[in-house]
Amino acid sequence: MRRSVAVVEPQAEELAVYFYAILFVRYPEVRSLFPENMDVQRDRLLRALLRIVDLVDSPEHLAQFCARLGRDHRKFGAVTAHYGAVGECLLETLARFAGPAWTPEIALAWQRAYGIASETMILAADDDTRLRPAVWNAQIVGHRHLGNALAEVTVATDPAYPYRAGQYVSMETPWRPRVWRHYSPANAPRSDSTLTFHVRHVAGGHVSHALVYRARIGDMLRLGPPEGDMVLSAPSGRDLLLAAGGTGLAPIRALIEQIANDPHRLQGRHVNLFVGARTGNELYGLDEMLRLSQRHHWLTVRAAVSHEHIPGAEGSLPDVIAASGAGAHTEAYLSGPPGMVAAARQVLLRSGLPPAQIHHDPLGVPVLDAPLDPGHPEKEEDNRI
Ligand SMILES: NC(=O)C1=CN([C@@H]2O[C@H](COP(=O)(O)OP(=O)(O)OC[C@H]3O[C@@H](n4cnc5c(N)ncnc54)[C@H](O)[C@@H]3O)[C@@H](O)[C@H]2O)C=CC1
Repeated sequence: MRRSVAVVEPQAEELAVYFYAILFVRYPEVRSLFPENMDVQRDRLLRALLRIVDLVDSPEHLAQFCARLGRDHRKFGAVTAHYGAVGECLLETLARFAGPAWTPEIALAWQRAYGIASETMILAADDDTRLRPAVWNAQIVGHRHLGNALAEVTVATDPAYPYRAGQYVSMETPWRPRVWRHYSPANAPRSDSTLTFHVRHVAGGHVSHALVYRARIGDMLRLGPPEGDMVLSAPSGRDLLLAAGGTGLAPIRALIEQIANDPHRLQGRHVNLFVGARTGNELYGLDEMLRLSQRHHWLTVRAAVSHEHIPGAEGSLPDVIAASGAGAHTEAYLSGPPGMVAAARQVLLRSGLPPAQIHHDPLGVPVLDAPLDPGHPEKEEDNRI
């Protein structure tokens, strides 16, 4: 399998175009499961295949990856019959692009691997059906512009949306059907089934543009199940370091709200919050956090502004964290642009923090890049309802 992937990898783009073309011609009913614009989708096909090939000698991890993929596909409307159609078109595409490298042994190995992967996805999706809905309908009940292309969007879900502070959510809007984006709720779970998101319009981002400038109270969104492990761990005696870059403040704010609702769970530990932005103007949410720190002695807040001279708050978030001298006796939670999270992670590793004490969401496409946990292959079940 690795040999054949090495042959087809340089032709990834043509391979994906061919695969989706024959899939949609032979099984036109499958087309409506995919977004109108297939560019991003095509890129993901080979990445998923590469991950499967990477894990093929590690059945436990392969099963974990495929189970997650299967559960994730429920919200797209994937059903058992689709897996056979995809398998047929995939193997035919691989054979075509591998050329003479496609031997009967390789064909058999792929057939087996696809069989195991699809069976695992189908079973995981079936199990999940018994536990929770594929999607939650969410009506916008609040919409507020915060300046700097940022909006606070509050939705009410039916049924109530079960999640833990620090997790993230995939969201589909009526303006870009079948295009899903991830956002982290900015609040700890509430009793009234509402969730609040902070959305910044990113250049060229159609979904974020619609959510910031087009969304109105009453509009309906759809949410996929909660994901992510950036939740508060059991008290360990270690102080907490929370770092938030830009709208990365959302899940960090949710964690702080959870602690403020029940400060006893801190058991005397301190919370050091770092809030970063490019300019002072963009430091949204800082005032609220400073007010909280005046009320709660367990919270210290520091700002880091990277592109403007502000005395006492100057510097990139990773540099300010480095200068703060966080020791190995810290539990860190990082949220923000992937470059910032990666740089802050390096700073903390260099200062002696073990990787297990650094928490953040996957830096790429969550379902493809989520870390696999060797010790707890079923850990994600903790997040189920
Ligand atoms: N759970 C999570 O991890 C969440 C992540 N995000 C992500 O956070 C980002 C927020 O975007 P904006 O508000 O526009 O933030 P931004 O682009 O204004 O950046 C915020 C902060 O990160 C720093 N930064 C950016 N790139 C960096 C790099 N390569 N190295 C070191 N520092 C860097 C900036 O200096 C600034 O302090 C988005 O990429 C969004 O996807 C948002 C919400 C939750």
